[in-house]
Order: sequence, then C-alpha cells, then structure tokens
Amino acid sequence: MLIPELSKDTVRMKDPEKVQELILALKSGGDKKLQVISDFDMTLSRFKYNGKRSPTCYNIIDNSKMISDDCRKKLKDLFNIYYPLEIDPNRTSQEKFPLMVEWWSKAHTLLCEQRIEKQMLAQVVKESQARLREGFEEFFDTLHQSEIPLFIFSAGIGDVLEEIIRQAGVYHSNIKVVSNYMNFDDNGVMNGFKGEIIHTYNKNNSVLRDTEYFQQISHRTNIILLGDTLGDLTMSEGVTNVENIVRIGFLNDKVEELTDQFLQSYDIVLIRDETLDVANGILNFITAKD
Ligand SMILES: Nc1ccn([C@@H]2O[C@H](COP(=O)(O)O)[C@@H](O)[C@H]2O)c(=O)n1
Ligand SMILES: [Mg+2]
Repeated sequence: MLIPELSKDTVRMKDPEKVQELILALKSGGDKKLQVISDFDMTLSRFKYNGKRSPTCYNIIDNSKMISDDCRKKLKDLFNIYYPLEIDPNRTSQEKFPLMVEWWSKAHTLLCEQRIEKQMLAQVVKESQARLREGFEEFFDTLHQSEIPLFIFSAGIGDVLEEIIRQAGVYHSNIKVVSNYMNFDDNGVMNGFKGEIIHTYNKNNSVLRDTEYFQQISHRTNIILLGDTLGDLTMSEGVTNVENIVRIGFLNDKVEELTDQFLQSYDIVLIRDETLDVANGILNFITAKD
C-alpha cells in the first residue's frame, strides 16, 4: 500500500487503481510540479468537534457579541432554510445557484446593518469554537517547507478565515486566499463586502479575478484538490494546464444520500473524517526524499 492512510475505514474510492496511478504520477512530478487547491469551511476546518457542529466563518460572526439578538435570529433562520438546500442531494448545482445568491445576499444585508468593527475580529475568532482539522499543523507546515503553493478558495469570509489560520500559527507565505472580504469605512466599521459574492456554486473562473497567480505557477500542472461540496470541484478552473488532479472530498453530512454523487466526482471520499490524515499521507509520499 503506497499510502497507509488510504486503508482508514473512513476512505471510499470508486476506482482505487486509478487513485494509485494518479498518486504515482504526482510522485514522479515531485513537489516542484505540485499545487494544492482547497476549500476552507468544513474542509480545512472541522465539521464536528466532541459531537457538536463546528462553526463556519459566517457562523463565527453570527454567534458573536457584535451581532444583535434580533439579527442573530434572522441569520439562524436563513441558515436553517438555505443550508438544507445547499446540500440537497435531489437538486442540481444549477438549481441551487440562485438560491445561494439569495442566501448570501440576505445575510450580507443583515450583517451590514450591524456596525461590525474590524478591530473586534481577532477577539471574536479567539472566543469562537473554530477549529482546523486534526493534522492541520503537518499539512500547512509540509506545504510551506516544500514550497508548495496552497490556494484557499472559500465562499466564507476571508477576514475570518485568515484570522483562524493566523491564530493557529500556520498562515505561511505560500498561502493565497480568494474569498468574500469585508469592506470597512475610515472608522473601521464594516459597510459592505468587496467584489462579487462568492457562494458554494460559483467557485470557478467567473470569480477568479487574480489570474496572475495561476500564470505565475503555470508549471505546477499536478493538483491536489480538497473540498466538501460538489461546488468545490470547479475550484481548479483557473489552472489552464492540468496534467494530473487528485480530488479529495470530505463527506460530512447527508452521508447516505450523497455518497454515490461524491464517489462519481471525487477520487477519494472521506466519510465523517475529521482529520487531514489522507492529504498528509499523500503529501508525505510525494515530498519524501528517497
Ligand atoms: N450566511 C451563510 C452563508 C454560507 N454559510 C456556509 O459557509 C460555507 C462557505 O464556505 P466554504 O469555505 O466552504 O466555501 C458554505 O458551505 C455555507 O454552508 C454560512 O454558514 N452562512
Ligand atoms: Mg466548505
């Protein structure tokens, strides 16, 4: 077995031989040809901790003291309406698209009324239940030490996810983030979000403004992609020349209903696996000097 972590009981693969071939191709390309593209919420961050649902970037703000009780209730109501739609196994991504635009737009309107202060964000993240997946230090540090770029493409809140990674001590220089960033006025009070909304089903070239990034690393034609929704599969669209791509999907919720769809789309599916063990196993194999 090339990667012992692939024997974990959380691992499912439609075609294990193809996965083996892909990993061997990544190994022969080495660290110089590799780049990693990852979602953030519920992919790099945990879905559950001690049996309790962990917060997304938005949830961290929604649950914070910066938000009034009335607004918090409205944001929770939105979550309860739209999250089931986001992961609904019986709707296509195209059908979900306008619903996600509705969710993000309504939530942003509510958040903009709350006079969120930039200088409060670090404290709010510190007091939150946000947690990166087990094995995150090894994951971030291996990529940094091997100079492998990590592109984090998130429909969450960039300011919040950056702070989570910074406070975890792993916001290294090889990381590039594309996400929804808050805009602040001269007094440091939030008055909107920058640019076009990024939601679960438009994580593709339509919102990738910074094409320079992918041009600069265009020799890195081997990709490891990490995601937790079917919308995350298009995150690699900015890479013009893809030689080999290994897609790893974290299946956290609606597991029975979504397993088949995930197996059709992701090369490796991880069922209720709160660790980065598999990604770390593959990275160790590729970066090992033998
Ligand atoms: N108002 C909202 C909108 C979205 N979410 C969740 O955030 C996730 C997006 O972040 P990724 O890093 O995973 O792209 C998304 O999956 C939604 O479930 C939210 O909590 N509140
Ligand atoms: Mg996610």
